[in-house]
Amino acid sequence: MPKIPKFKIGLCQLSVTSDKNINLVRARNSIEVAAKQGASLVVLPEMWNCPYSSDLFAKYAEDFGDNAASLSFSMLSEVASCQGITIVGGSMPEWDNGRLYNTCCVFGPDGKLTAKHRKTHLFDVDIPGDILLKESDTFTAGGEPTIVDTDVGRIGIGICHDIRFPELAMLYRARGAHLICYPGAFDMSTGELLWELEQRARAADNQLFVATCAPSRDSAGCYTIWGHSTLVGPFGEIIATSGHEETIVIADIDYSAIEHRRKVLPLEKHRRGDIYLFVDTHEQKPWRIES
Ligand SMILES: NC(=O)CC(=O)C(=O)O
Repeated sequence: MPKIPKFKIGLCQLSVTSDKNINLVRARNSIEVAAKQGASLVVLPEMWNCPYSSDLFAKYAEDFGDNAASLSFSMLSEVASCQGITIVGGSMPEWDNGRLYNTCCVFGPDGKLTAKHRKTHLFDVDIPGDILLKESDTFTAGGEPTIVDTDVGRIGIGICHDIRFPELAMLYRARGAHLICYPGAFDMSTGELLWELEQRARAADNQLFVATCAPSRDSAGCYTIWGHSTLVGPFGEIIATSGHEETIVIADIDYSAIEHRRKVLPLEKHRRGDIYLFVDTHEQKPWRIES
């Protein structure tokens, strides 16, 4: 169990503009308000400092290796230490050695960087009449899962499309995560159909907490975001959620619920590892319908 089994989480659903400085000011204010309302963990959205647009990611990207030059990185580090809180810093476009990543930085209450997750599953989709996006044209995918011990428990990190891969969440559960944080930016149609479903499924299957944080909706923007930042408990229950407007969700997390749920519904004991065949998708046989 972590040092603080019970605490408040703040999900800052931010309105993102094309002016990076405004985004930084808004994020800082929102984090401070969340901290004043008692949050010891604050989560930001995917791409909170940059509009969600493939042609803008490179322009807004910062090199976190040179912290002094990275305004967004320095702001998060400073506000974490001023407020004495843990921050899961949503995601920002990151330059590293000529490559662009979609990256989440985690800061401890001393302002030090404790983990860095690079989006591992890039969102390459072509849904006719809806959305055409190929993140892999712009970003390089991260190569590893990220799990970090913080003052508020062991946290696994995923970014948006990463939520669709149960294997990642299972790995975090197996490594003892209490909470998985997914900064995200689902669009309107995937959001309506899948945003809540994916969160509740990851939480219920793994009997842990799941927190998501999205930007607020800007219907005039190039990519219209669903919003609805949410905290889900280890039974798949929604503890707190929001609409699509700019807001802060403050909610209580009590990790003893994890133990309780796992005791009354001991999925680990019921698992039939002897009959599951974990097949690498590259080895899958073509689908065949038996007649
Ligand atoms: N940003 C994303 O990865 C978007 C996504 O997954 C979606 O469904 O929309």
